[in-house]
Amino acid sequence: MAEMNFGGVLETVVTSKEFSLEKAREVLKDETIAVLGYGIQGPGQACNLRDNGFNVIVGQRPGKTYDKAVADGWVPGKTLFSIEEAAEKGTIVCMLLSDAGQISAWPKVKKYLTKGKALYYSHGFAINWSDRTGVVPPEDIDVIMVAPKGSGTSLRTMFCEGRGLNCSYAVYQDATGKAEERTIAFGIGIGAGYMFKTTFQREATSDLTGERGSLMGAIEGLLEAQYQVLREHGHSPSEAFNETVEELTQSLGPLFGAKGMDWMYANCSTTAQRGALDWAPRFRDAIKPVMEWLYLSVQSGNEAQISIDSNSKEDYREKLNEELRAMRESEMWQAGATVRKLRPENN
Ligand SMILES: NC(=O)c1ccc[n+]([C@@H]2O[C@H](COP(=O)([O-])OP(=O)(O)OC[C@H]3O[C@@H](n4cnc5c(N)ncnc54)[C@H](O)[C@@H]3O)[C@@H](O)[C@H]2O)c1
Ligand SMILES: CC(C)(O)[C@@H](O)C(=O)O
Ligand SMILES: [Mg+2]
Ligand SMILES: [Mg+2]
Repeated sequence: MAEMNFGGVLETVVTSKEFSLEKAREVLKDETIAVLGYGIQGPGQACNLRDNGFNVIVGQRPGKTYDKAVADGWVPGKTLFSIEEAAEKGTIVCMLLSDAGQISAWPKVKKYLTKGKALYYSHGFAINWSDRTGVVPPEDIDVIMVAPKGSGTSLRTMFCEGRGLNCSYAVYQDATGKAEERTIAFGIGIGAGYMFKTTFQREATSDLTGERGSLMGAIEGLLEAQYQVLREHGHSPSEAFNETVEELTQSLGPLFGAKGMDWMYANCSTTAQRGALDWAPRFRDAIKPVMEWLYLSVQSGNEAQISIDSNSKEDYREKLNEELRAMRESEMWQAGATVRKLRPENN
């Protein structure tokens, strides 16, 4: 573990320099890792672990994602089982079902969590909101977490490209005295770029804030607002889309991703720099009260409850697909589809 300076604050991080893949393999050599759920994180983590030489099995209910597991090379009866069978066989039982699915599957899984096993999460949700999820683990097992800070799809593609997605990690319960070692070894196994330490409470709260905020909800809201204003003032869809989304994802986002915001500014005109420096605080001040509202709604458990209630409905998937379809078919994202086709690399 290394102490690193993050903008003046010292934090503990783990990289494969301090904790090598060989060491991770040694720590987990007698473990059977049972990945329950094969949605988004399940495939990323299970395939990376398998490619890194760990002993992995998958537990998935029948259906489309079970078929995807077969297509990915998991063999029914050998490395692919029902959720209950996998939970029974696993010594590290990984809850990678959807957060709502974890609630309904909990009674089935709990009975196989015998002394010394580890219950693994990629989110603080189930434990942090245990009053709402009903998840209270037995005291004689480890309860651990590695939470990739990005999509499971990125976890896999970055691994295949020889890169690593950063993750947070936490130990909620250490029954064996080896919980932290198991956690870090697991994180190295799934291909974490580096890991920073958190708690289940802090991960659950920051994660729900981030995805509702700047990572997904706020960015979509911001982009829609600017696109609408440009369109209402007579700009064409291609101009509005390019000036709102395409330039952000293709030109300026990669610049501030690579070397920070000031670097992106430094590579734009003085006209752009002056205006952006003036307008950034106005946007910050306008948005901050909504961010505060969001944080409190997450912290109170309100957002978790909304997610549990809506995700538990029978027609949840259909309704969600309908909302995503409406987004895809909106003028802005249809304009985007045409713009993407025009990228020279797509021609
Ligand atoms: N999606 C991501 O990239 C991402 C990123 C970081 C952390 N996480 C966390 O990882 C965990 C898994 O998330 P995900 O997005 O991969 O899940 P998901 O929504 O894709 O669902 C995973 C699997 O759960 C199964 N499932 C759902 N409900 C079930 C039920 N009632 N009974 C049995 N199986 C059921 C589905 O068949 C699916 O294969 C969650 O805790 C999530 O918060 C996800
Ligand atoms: C990929 C995200 C948004 O970071 C994750 O938190 C999720 O829930 O899918
Ligand atoms: Mg999340
Ligand atoms: Mg997240």
